[in-house]
Amino acid sequence: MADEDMLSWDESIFRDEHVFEIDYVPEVFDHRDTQLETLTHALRPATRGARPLNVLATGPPGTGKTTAIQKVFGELDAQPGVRAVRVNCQVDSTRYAVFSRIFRALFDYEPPASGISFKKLFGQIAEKLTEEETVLVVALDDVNYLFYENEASETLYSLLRAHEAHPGTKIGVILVSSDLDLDIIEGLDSRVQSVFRPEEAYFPVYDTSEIVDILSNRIEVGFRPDVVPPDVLDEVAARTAETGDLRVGIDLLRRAGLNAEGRASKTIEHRDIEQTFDTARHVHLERHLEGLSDPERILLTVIAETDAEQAGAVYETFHEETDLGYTRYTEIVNKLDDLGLIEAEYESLEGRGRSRSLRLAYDPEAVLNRLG
Ligand SMILES: Nc1ncnc2c1ncn2[C@@H]1O[C@H](COP(=O)(O)OP(=O)(O)OP(=O)(O)O)[C@@H](O)[C@H]1O
Repeated sequence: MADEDMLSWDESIFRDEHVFEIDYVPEVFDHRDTQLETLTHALRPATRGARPLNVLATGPPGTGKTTAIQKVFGELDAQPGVRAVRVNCQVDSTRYAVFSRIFRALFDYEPPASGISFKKLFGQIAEKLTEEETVLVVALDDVNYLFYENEASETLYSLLRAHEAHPGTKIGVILVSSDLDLDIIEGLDSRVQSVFRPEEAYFPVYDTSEIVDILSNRIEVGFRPDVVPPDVLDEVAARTAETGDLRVGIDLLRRAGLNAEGRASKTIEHRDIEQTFDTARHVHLERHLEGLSDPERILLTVIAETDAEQAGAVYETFHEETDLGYTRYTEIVNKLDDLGLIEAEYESLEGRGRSRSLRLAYDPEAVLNRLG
């Protein structure tokens, strides 16, 4: 390589590496006009002091649902008489946790730690809203986690019927789910279904030309000029389109960039993509693993380490390591299955009734490395 093609120690190919990080909210947000319109149309009444319409936003992972909420909420929260709060249900996966999060957003301090009842917590929130004549809009992002924990109906019931227990409160709810196998409405109790008739916003996967467009923009703010040649961008876009998850493309660009920098190269080449794709395509796996509790991680580890034929031994080992019983074990199996981390299928064992075979949905090594 000629010297002028080499990076010196104090040079970087990045202009702003932060734009490739998970929590970055992009300035430019194209190709989501219809979805943004549905959201603003539904939420507009809040700016007039009226209860907004509820919305159900669905679509596969990495299709811009969270970003759309962040964009709309940024504007809405700045309006007088409106508070817009996004709750990440992967982190806050019970009704109590969701309301604690709302409390924190409204009061700017933590709810009393010493076990205040849900009723009290809710009462304080409602009182503040009515006293200040504020309309509250809550987005339950990744609401599928509330379903996995059996907390969805209770949480929604409290939010949607708040005005019955606390007259004068006006609350709108946006549910966001990326689990397309989960029928949100069907999964709710009938007493919740009867009050939840949401507007719907669907987020389809981006096609390759949209991906090129969105990634070009990220490249422009994130890298110095000419770091990503057009044919390399095309390859990144094609690989992203294969997974359907824009996050993979963004992560791939960052990793390939670091890889190129490691070679002191001023440009990203095909080999950088080749060498980092395997890690980048697992961003989704990584995200799921981050949200797991200790017993869930232990069970997943046991499954990853056990041959499929010895499925019977899985519970034994799990029980030895956690001291948890069969009911909790079954709940965790169901959750890991819902998350797409394992495939749990019934199979009949001759003479011994039915048993469940548990298979990892990913390469065991990829899972074990990340569970560390
Ligand atoms: N239209 C877009 N323009 C620019 N960046 C986008 C666009 N859509 C998505 N992104 C980026 O892609 C990544 C994933 O988007 P986001 O988190 O909004 O997806 P999601 O549908 O909420 O995913 P999940 O269902 O997995 O939570 C983010 O880094 C986001 O900045």
